[in-house]
Amino acid sequence: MGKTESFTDIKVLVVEDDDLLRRVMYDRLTASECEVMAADSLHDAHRLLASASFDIMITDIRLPDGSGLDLLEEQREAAPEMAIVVMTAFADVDTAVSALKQGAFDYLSKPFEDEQLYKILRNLKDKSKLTRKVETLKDYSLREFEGFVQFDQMIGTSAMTEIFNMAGRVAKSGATVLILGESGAGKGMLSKAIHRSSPRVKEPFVEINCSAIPEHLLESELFGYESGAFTDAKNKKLGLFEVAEGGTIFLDEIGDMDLALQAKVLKVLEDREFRRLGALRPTQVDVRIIAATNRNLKELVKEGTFREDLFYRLSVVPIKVPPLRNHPNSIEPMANYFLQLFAKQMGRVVQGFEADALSMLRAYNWPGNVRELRNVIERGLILSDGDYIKASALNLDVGAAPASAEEGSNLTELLPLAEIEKRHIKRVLKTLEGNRKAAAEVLQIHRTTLYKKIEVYELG
Ligand SMILES: Nc1ncnc2c1ncn2[C@@H]1O[C@H](COP(=O)(O)OP(=O)(O)OP(=O)(O)O)[C@@H](O)[C@H]1O
Repeated sequence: MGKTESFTDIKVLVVEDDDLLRRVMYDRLTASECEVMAADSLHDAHRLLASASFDIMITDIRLPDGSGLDLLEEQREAAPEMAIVVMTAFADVDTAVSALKQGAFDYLSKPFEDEQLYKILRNLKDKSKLTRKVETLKDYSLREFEGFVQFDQMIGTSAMTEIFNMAGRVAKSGATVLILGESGAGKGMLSKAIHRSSPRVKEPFVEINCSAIPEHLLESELFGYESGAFTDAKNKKLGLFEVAEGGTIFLDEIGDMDLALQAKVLKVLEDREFRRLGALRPTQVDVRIIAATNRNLKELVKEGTFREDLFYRLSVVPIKVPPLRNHPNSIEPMANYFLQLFAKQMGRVVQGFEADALSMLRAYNWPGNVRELRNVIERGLILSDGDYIKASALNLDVGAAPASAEEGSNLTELLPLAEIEKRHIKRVLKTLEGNRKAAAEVLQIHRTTLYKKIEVYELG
């Protein structure tokens, strides 16, 4: 007898009518810390199967009241997650093969050594580790397909695997998440995916862009007010924190929130309560907060425009979504993915991109990230009618020639500074398909400055 191996907690059912073999197996398996039950007939096996569940059943073929193969067939249906091993007489290869065909996990030909039994249990342990892994992947709604990972509706190449895994793991917990990344990189999509993979999935997901709403309105949007709280407040208004009760609130661009409101958000995080405007008593809430920003919060803390305590509260789980230019290997597969997605939606059949179109996609800097890539591909498809998308249909400004040929401007033309600024803003907006937020980022000016310039230059 070799060394006893330990297989703690594996539940085994042994079905064997030979008393000696049944005893020996029972003893060996018990010594290996398995939880063992033993039956000497089909009838007995059925009784035990009805009263408990097993990880593995090891059954003889020839039993006094029937065949182990029938038991195999029936239990493959009744308990598909239970592994079934059949014991055959020495050299009965045909029966062993037909058992495997019927879905047996393995077979043992009698007489067998302990090592053969241990090997099967080892394989079973590895398999259950694998299934557990698949289940957790399923849990996180993380899927792998054709070289992609998919998390909810987001796709990514290997560069995103770690981010998706982290998001999946954190989804299950109630932890606050801070998503960092440039505009269009997928922060909003990721926050929704986290919500949808979380136990709060059936509860509301509420999002608000903290920079898009004037500060004085943001407070009442988030926290609501009592009737009479101020002149216009005729009726009580529920804040988004209450609307999101039980679910998730996504605070986009939290870096742009003013300090007084930051203090209120901190209170929700710390005490799970807030006060409506004009309310005497606080309101309790159970809401998960996911915040996002494309700004450097640490810098804002240093500048004194972002609360340090809130920063630390929010950064329990920071997830950084990289800009597309930092994972250029994703450009081509993502472009192909979007191409096929839109082609399907439009009922078209396309093969792919022409070689220079691909080089153009690779060479471009993607300031608007995945959002821009998606838009460019959609437009490219609309503008092409052949099997392959041409470079001209992509209309990308690769190489960023500062004064482009459009509008007749060129570098030798002596233009007023304001005119150059106007044309440049126009070009950036056009490239980013009017996305002002992304344009402000590319131009490295504040969004309100951009709005003013759009107005002054009449570009709106
Ligand atoms: N990984 C991805 N898979 C599929 N589509 C994506 C992915 N990332 C971004 N997108 C596309 O880009 C769009 C913009 O993404 P999202 O709104 O999440 O970006 P964001 O980082 O929140 O940008 P913003 O800060 O401007 O709101 C999405 O609607 C989606 O179409």
